[in-house]
Amino acid sequence: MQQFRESMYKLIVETSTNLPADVRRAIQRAQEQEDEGTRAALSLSTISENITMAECNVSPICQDTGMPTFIIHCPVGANQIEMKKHIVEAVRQATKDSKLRPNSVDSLTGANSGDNIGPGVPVIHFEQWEKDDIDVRLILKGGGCENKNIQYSLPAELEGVGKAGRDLDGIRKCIMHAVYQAQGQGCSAGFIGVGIGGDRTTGYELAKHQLFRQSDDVNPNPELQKLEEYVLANANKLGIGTMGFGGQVTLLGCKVGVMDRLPASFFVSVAYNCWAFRRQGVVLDSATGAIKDWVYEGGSNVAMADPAEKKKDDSRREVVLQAPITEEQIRELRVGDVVVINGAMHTGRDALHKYLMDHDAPIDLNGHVIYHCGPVMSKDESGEWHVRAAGPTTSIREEPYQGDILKKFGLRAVIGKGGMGPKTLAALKEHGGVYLNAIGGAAQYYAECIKKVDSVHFMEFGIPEAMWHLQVEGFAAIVTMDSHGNSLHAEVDKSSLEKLAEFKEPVFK
Ligand SMILES: O=C(O)C[C@H](O)C(=O)O
Ligand code: SF4
Repeated sequence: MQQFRESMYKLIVETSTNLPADVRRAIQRAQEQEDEGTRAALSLSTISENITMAECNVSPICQDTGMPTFIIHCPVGANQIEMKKHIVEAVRQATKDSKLRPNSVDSLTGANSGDNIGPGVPVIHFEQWEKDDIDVRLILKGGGCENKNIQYSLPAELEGVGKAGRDLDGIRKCIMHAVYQAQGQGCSAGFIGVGIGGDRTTGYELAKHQLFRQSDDVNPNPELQKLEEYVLANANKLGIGTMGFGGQVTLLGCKVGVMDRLPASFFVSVAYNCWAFRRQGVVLDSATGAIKDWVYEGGSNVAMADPAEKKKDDSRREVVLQAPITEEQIRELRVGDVVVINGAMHTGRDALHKYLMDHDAPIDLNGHVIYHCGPVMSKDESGEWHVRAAGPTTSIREEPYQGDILKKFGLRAVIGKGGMGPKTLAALKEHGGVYLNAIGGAAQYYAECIKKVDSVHFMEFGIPEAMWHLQVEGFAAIVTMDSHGNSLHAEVDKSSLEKLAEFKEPVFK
């Protein structure tokens, strides 16, 4: 088993940096379906470009490299204690090499362990089987889409679709609702795994296991096969689209599994995975630990579209802004405009927003831009920091703080993804601010716009939560909430709820 650790390292790097062929094909199909020049089509082009960049740079596709989850099948006699040790070391090394972001955070103190190792992290499941080889699957599922997982207990009354009973049609309603409630916050277009039955724990486990299925497999249960096809075809009619910008494609895949339940319980568990659907697997020789084969077709076989072919919509206004920005400049912006930022930008997410509520900022933020982002960083020998991956994080978590912070420090622009709520919208209007939606998961694309790391504050919050002071060039994002009370997110939410209600009538009787 001398090669086992190295094989695990290769598996981690491949999973984090090279999106597999089936996921790439699903994204390409979505590109074909979207109308040229729309926000959704532009976002998909950026996503495609990002996929290629990650592969070329051998760097994380998305900065949130998720909760490393290993599922291992091994023959009787394989040493699980040894394997576990090697996996831990491989995770540690991959984190050191910036292939994984340090993502393991003490839930009570907030301290980041710095190496992705901690109680319960990484997740490793073993199962014995009759075969001679070892099969190791890895999924790197990020926190934003994990937050959009949802579990239903039937019977239930669901927004939009109404009563959901303990039958196939009730299950159908749950899944349609699950796609609706995710909106763009889990970086749609997404993939869903559904677990019917089990208890609260095994139901979710079953749902996650569905994400490991081959994307073109056919469900052996004909009823579930029909359900999968139905959901895939109809969820796209909700019009949520890529990043919740509206569009033809909201869902890229749907896999449903079933297990028994208790008479009193009926759970439908939905695991939502973003477009950055990072899962791979290897088949290993159980004597040496060497890789014999990869489980999913590698991404390098499917080239994504050349970004030079990116179609531009001439009706879309593009505004270049140099930070710091004035109120007048902000008041001119409207939902739909593309803003290109040059100059200073500061990252800040959960820990910083909480802190700034009752403390001063370490620098003058007047007229500045805050970026909801937890980057992957590395330090070179001379002590200089470099950004390895830096896409946006889900902004809605900062909803309780953002409006107050905007006014308190005179910020003019907030960049994130998935949009924010009414409190922030009101503050943008009152104070003269704008919310810019960056493309979630496009971590390589944005890292390239960051030309320099000026300095950092609050390293005690850990790398993702620290406040990084950056210099950017050509950082493009779309205005989705302006200073005149308009919110694209509120509009898409409203129209998709109306569309969801069209799926109220029974389909599976
Ligand atoms: O933690 C992050 O960087 C992003 C997160 O996965 C999110 O989608 O909000
Ligand atoms: S930022 Fe988006 S693409 Fe990245 S892990 Fe979170 S949900 Fe997925």
